[in-house]
Amino acid sequence: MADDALFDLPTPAGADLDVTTDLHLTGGLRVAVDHTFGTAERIPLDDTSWVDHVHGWLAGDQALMDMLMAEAEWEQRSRWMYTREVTEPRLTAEYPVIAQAPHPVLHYLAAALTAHYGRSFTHLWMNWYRDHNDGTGWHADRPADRQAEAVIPVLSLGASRRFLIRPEVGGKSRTILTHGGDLVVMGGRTQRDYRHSVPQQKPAAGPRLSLNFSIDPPRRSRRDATRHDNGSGPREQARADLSG
Ligand SMILES: O=C(O)CCC(=O)C(=O)O
Ligand SMILES: [Fe+2]
Repeated sequence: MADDALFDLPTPAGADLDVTTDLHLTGGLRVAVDHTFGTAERIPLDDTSWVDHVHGWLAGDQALMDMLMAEAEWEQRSRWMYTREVTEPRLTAEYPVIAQAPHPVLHYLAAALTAHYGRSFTHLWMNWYRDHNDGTGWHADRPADRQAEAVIPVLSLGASRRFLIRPEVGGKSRTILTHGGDLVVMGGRTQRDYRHSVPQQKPAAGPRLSLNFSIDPPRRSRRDATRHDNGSGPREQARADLSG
């Protein structure tokens, strides 16, 4: 993308992590996170908004992905877009209270994020992008977009995909290339002042899951949990804001 600044380091650390030490915490799953966040790259968007890209934060992403694809309760959601109901181009599974999720590994991940970012990540929603035809349009995460600041960690599993971020008022987008095991954390005023998306794309891509964490109490449905527009520009964003 000519107008994108590309932020990517091709050196995943996950392969070096010892997946045997934390087995009692991961429910026996051969995964491990880098508790030191040693590969974190802080990307300042402006004076008050930032994104951390933690390269290869999780080792064993495929094992986690296989387990979640088989065992989480995935659903196909639809949403009203202006005047018509559209099927979301992805599957969703949600744990409004992570502590009640039947997979210990999710508690392990939330605890590691909580320890590092100093806030209690209690709520998880997950997306399953079946292939390159799936994606998520420009949006900010609710209700974080109404808060003075927020921290939203997003863990990627499986296929590499482009995660875009652009100012709420429109303008150039930045591309963060997420590989399986990478963590992307949006912080500061990012939810207020920026929008993010994972675009559908032409190049073929295999399945990808994203695990999105927040501190916010459970909401009735995913429909309430994000603010979407149709991705085509500030005018549509303004209309989406009005209708939201
Ligand atoms: O899949 C991703 O990387 C991001 C998903 C997202 O932004 C969301 O579900 O709110
Ligand atoms: Fe989001």
